[in-house]
Amino acid sequence: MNHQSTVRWQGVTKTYPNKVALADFSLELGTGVHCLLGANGAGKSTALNILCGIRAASSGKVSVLGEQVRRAGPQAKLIGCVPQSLSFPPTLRVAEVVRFIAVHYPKPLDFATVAEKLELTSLRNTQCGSLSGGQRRRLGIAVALLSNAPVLILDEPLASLDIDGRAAVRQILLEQKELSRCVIMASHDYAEIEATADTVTLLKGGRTLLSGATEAIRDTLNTHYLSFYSAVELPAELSRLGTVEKLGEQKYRLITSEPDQASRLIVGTLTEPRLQISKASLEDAVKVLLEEGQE
Ligand SMILES: Nc1ncnc2c1ncn2[C@@H]1O[C@H](COP(=O)(O)OP(=O)(O)OP(=O)(O)O)[C@@H](O)[C@H]1O
Repeated sequence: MNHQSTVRWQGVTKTYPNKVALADFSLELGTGVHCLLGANGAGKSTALNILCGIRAASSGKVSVLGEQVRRAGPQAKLIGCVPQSLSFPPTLRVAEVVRFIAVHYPKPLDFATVAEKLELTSLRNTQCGSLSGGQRRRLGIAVALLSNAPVLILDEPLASLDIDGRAAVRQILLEQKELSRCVIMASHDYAEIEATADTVTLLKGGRTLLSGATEAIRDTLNTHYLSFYSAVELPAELSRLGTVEKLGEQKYRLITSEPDQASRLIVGTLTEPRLQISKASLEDAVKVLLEEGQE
């Protein structure tokens, strides 16, 4: 990516006594919505926490709009952040939390604007200790949004949210994109990622496996669904080309990253397979990639 990157990790490593959480991680992101993907423990929160200045890197550099990130450093005013675990003081009221956080930013939005987007208006006098998990998550997102900062970091923004909450977050992500903000999220919600993320970066064991535009990543992975019929037992070779699922009486689906080879096998060995081919979802494509890596 070019010099216009908003956020940059350069060779960042984070080690704990018995664990390398992030290994020589480099990534540059500009405006748009970006998603870090990966299994539990892959290093997503570690990368985001270092960017937020919540954790210090063991080595490497991180910058936001050219400003070097330091733990609890001045770059914090450039970032609105929703951490994965939300712990607001239980006796503080929602409006008090909002006021407390707003003073740390140069141009915060007012509470009414963000509360309306996240249906928090009626909760302004509620103590944080009595909020539900979903309401706490909404408050976390409201607080990040209120910063009106050029960079927004959302760690699992959809966790515990109901249908309306998810729709509200999707709308917010699209609005932030319109405002040319740089939004970085970690998520396991592939439907939401496909709907909103311009780029995805897949982590495994603290390292980057893949990174690029969401659609390009799907193309690179080349994972497809092959739906077909068979009245006889399937050739054993088919299961070596991917995962076979039985969808019904004589109906099957193969998820494969070798669609050409698998198509030839199906058409060449089965009678009237009525083969249909479609592109796999990002979730299945990533699943196949991670499974292949384990072989
Ligand atoms: N404070 C800590 N002390 C020791 N190890 C830690 C600490 N924080 C994280 N780790 C380890 O670092 C690795 C990366 O953790 P991280 O939280 O970044 O993963 P993640 O990709 O965000 O996972 P999840 O999807 O579960 O949130 C994990 O193996 C985790 O156990």
